[in-house]
Amino acid sequence: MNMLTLFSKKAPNALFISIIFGALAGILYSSLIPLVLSSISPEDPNFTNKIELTTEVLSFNVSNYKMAALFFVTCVSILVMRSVSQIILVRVAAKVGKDLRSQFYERIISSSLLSVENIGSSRLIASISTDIPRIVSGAGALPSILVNSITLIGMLGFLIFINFEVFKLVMLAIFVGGVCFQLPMSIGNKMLEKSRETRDELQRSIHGLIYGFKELKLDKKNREFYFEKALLDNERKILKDEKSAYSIITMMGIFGDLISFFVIGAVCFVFISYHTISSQELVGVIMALLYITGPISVLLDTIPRMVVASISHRKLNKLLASIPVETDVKTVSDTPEWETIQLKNVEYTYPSKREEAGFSVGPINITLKKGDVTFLVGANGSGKSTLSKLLTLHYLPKNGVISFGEESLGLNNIESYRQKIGAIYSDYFLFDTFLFDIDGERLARANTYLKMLELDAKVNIVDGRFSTLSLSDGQKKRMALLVSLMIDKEVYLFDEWAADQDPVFKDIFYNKILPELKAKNKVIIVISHDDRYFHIADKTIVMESGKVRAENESLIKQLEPA
Ligand SMILES: Nc1ncnc2c1ncn2[C@@H]1O[C@H](COP(=O)(O)OP(=O)(O)OP(=O)(O)O)[C@@H](O)[C@H]1O
Repeated sequence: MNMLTLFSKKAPNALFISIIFGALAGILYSSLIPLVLSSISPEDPNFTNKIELTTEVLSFNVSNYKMAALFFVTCVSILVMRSVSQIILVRVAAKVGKDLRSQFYERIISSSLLSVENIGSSRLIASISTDIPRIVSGAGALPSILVNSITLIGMLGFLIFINFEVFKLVMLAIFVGGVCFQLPMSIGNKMLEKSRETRDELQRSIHGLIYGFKELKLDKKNREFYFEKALLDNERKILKDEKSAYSIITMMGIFGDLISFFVIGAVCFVFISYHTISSQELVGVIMALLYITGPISVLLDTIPRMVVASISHRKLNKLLASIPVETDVKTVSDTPEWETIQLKNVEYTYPSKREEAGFSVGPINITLKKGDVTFLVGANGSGKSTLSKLLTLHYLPKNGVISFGEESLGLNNIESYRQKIGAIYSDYFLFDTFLFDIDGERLARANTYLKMLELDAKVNIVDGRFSTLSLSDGQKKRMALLVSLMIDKEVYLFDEWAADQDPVFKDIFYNKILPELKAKNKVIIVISHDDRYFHIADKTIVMESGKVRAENESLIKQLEPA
């Protein structure tokens, strides 16, 4: 039902047309048997005459040509209506797939960094690559379900018409069969749900297999351990659950196929002992029961697909609900001129995980000025990167205020202030293309930086793309620096940018690029362990256990070369 709601929201008109055509096809399907029976009824006194009265059509002798024409038109109509219904729904399903993926991308983009970090890439990728295709595939089964349900209803109607007592027997069989079908099926569904959960785990392990390939390759024991524990264990769990689930589902499918035959047997061998039924009625009943075997079996075959699809749909909805939209204010507005970023009693705590309290920074009181180079220093794990994510507005303070000039930061203006910030994080990502148009002036600037950072022999810029990203780690980081310098921002943050650079590039960074940005009156925040360059800082903030241990302007003086 959820799936139907999803479709009716996305394309109500198309779904309506598909349902109407599917329903008409179902009605026509269920009229085929009564049509045949009424034209060949041997008890009809005119039956022999009808057979004898043949008409030549396309050099074939056709008896009872009116009925034949009606039968033919009905078959062609079924073909047309089923095709229209199915094609419309397949197209809607493809659109629903695209829309679901777009909604997913949109939700990720508009959520906060913390939500994405907490959920993790594996779960997100598993949902995009597993759940959405399953939903689309389940949706493709809807027309079949519709046509076959209506055919089944039509045939049951036909049974009422032939013999009400037989109809009651069939309904009783459907009810008992339904209960016997549903109980094992719900166990099968539970197993499928469990296997879907394990797939998230497996996705994480596959991620490790690919990204930890170098490490795994080096050590046979580690590799075998990982292969056994992380990959095969999860594969085995999935196999166990899916084997049991699909066995139950298949068995139930076969059971469903046979329900009609149980009823046929019951009618032929038992029912006739208690009720009078003419041979013509009996033929009609048996034909109708044989005929509904098809729809019942299609319905039972498509149910597992629908079950898998609705499990995925639930999973997707749950995941989407766990990625809250960060703010509804998506427009970027002009902000008042500002000179300083001020943090007043700013505190931030990561959500606690498994009984373990989250790491906290703060309360922090600092002021960063335009035209100043501020170094953020401190031991590993002291909270420098966490503070940098507060300063670059990825994390919002739990307490305290961040203000740009006179304006305090909130969800209403966070999007506007983020536009002013450029950053290279320690776990930066380098896109293989500029995410903005490259005009002549920008291309000239890019080429100047390529030369300055000694990348011009390796990389060209063609149509806004980099000719290659097969670069060393240091070269990639220099490319990231180039990209960040191409857009004019008011705040720049560099998280350990120089850590793995040759001395010559460290020198360019600290003695050329930072002074250039300073001359352009930018706020410059540099997380660094390069104490040889501390003297270029206007301000040094020393972090320790999430707190500012010292905010030391005189450090510059002490470290300045005599
Ligand atoms: N996404 C996160 N969720 C929960 N805790 C986190 C997260 N990121 C970092 N932490 C915790 O915050 C603490 C500080 O980490 P942070 O990265 O800010 O330190 P750092 O000073 O930048 O260290 P380093 O010099 O090693 O980069 C760590 O103890 C870490 O466990």
